[in-house]
Amino acid sequence: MNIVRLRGLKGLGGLGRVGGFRSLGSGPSNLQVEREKHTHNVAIVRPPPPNFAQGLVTHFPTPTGTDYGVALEQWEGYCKVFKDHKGWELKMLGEARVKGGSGTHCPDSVFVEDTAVLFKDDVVGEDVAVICSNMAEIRRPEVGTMEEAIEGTGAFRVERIDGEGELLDGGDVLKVPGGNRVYVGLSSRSTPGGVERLQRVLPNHDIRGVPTTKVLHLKSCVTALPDGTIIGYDPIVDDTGFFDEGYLGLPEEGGAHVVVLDEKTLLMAASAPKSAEILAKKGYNIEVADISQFEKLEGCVTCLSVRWRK
Ligand SMILES: NC(=O)NCCC[C@H](N)C(=O)O
Repeated sequence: MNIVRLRGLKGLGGLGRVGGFRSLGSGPSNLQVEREKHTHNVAIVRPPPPNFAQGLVTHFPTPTGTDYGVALEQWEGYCKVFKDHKGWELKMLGEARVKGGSGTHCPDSVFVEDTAVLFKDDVVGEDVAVICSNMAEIRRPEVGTMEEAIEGTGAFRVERIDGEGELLDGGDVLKVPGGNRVYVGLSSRSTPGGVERLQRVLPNHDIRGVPTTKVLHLKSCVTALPDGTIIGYDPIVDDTGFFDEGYLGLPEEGGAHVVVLDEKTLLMAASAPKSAEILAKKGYNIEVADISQFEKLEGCVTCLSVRWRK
């Protein structure tokens, strides 16, 4: 599996060990190559910036002891899970800076999930990229590099959530595997207007707003298994009875978060060993990444990548 560098990446800093980067051009022939190359699942990532420790916190206490060196190592470990898993390819975004590229780094820019959500519209056979509009102003410049990378593939119909009162963070968008149901957290970052716009741009999906008041994003408290079962950590879920697919409570907050690597394999955080054991007993292979530095800033395994499934 390759790690492919997307346009706009300025420097790799100490990240050489991730290795194998390749830059993509932007001409029409490259777009065509990208379309044809989509034979793998793609995880789009971005390394944590040097001022990562200044990331936002909303529901957690202000973190102390965030270590940038450890964060970089953990991010590399997270990337390695995709790198080593058959069928996945990594693409890395360029850095995001406030004030249109001339200011300081956007401290939360490693949490790429919040900038865009990729859908498949099976009814019309189309890949659709929804570019998000972050409620947190300091995070808004992060969107540009993601949008550019997505447009550069030439593979998506690109939609933007950009109207008055329309706010949506990718971390609030839970696509249920195996169907067209999408749950969207009505959190401090995503508004009913954002949910309504999402339904308008995805008429063949069933989009449902979910009250989300106890955590940052919907996917901070629930995600979905490959069979569609919603999993969560009860103390932080507003209404565990909300989900038609069925709900399974797990014993740790980090246990509420899975990235589906394939039908049988889940990526989970090292902070949730009991939950991992429960899911392993259900027959899943569990890949573990230690993301403790990101968890201090209200991040989880889903938020460190945007997944484009083939
Ligand atoms: N999708 C996610 O769960 N994103 C986590 C974002 C954490 C970041 N510190 C923020 O507050 O925006």
